[in-house]
Amino acid sequence: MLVELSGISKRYKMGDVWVDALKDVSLSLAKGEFLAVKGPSGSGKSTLLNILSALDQCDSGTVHVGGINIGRLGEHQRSKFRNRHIGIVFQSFNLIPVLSALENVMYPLTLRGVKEAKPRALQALRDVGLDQQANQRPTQLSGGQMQRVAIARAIVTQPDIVLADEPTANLDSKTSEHIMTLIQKLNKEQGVTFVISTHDDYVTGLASRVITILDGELVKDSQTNISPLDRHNRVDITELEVKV
Ligand SMILES: Nc1ncnc2c1ncn2[C@@H]1O[C@H](COP(=O)(O)OP(=O)(O)OP(=O)(O)O)[C@@H](O)[C@H]1O
Repeated sequence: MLVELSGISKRYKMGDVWVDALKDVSLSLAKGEFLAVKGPSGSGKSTLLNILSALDQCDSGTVHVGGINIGRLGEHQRSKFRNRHIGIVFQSFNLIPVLSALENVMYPLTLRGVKEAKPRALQALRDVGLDQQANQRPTQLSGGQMQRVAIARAIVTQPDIVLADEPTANLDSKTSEHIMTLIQKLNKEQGVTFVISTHDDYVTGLASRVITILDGELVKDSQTNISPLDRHNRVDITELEVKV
């Protein structure tokens, strides 16, 4: 398995109150999946993505990505892990305004000291249909074009997994459809593994698998079509039968 989350819990303190952002979440993800994470606002979607990308650490449980136990990594190793294994697409694009589209896409490769950064970045821009805009700055691009550049930047390092936290939240519905069709194409044709958090039924409709998080708990997984809570109950019943 590419990703193995086992018994993940995370709490945050809000004033005097503790909030359970994730409660005992376990999840396996294979290479090439297109997973949508759905759930109402505040249910724990961003927390899950932040733990997968090692931006945040869980309080209990283990996270393995590509065989690496990321909970064991120190601060420096975690940022190295992100650069090597994870691509991130943000709601608000997060492009560097003083750099051109091409330079933005080259940036993670430059950080890694890759020599052929420019041809690889140009290819990634071609993959998202934006090679004609390579020399333009983010301010000269539309929202949809900026998100395409951000996707090119996320895939250019050929990461194990691309995480996108509500990538279409700041886009109109037509542009959102274009972005999601692009993501689906990259998943199908290049085998890029995506995990996308969303409120949008259009996004969940395109995904190969949908999990639902409610109050920090994984309550539904379309791959098994059984809620993990039901699964627990079934095991209990079988154990009871064996004992009887
Ligand atoms: N850094 C933090 N400090 C305190 N509480 C936090 C922090 N991050 C998240 N939370 C709390 O954890 C819970 C889960 O938040 P999270 O952002 O993961 O939800 P979400 O499903 O991504 O929501 P949205 O769809 O609105 O982005 C919420 O109650 C939130 O207030």
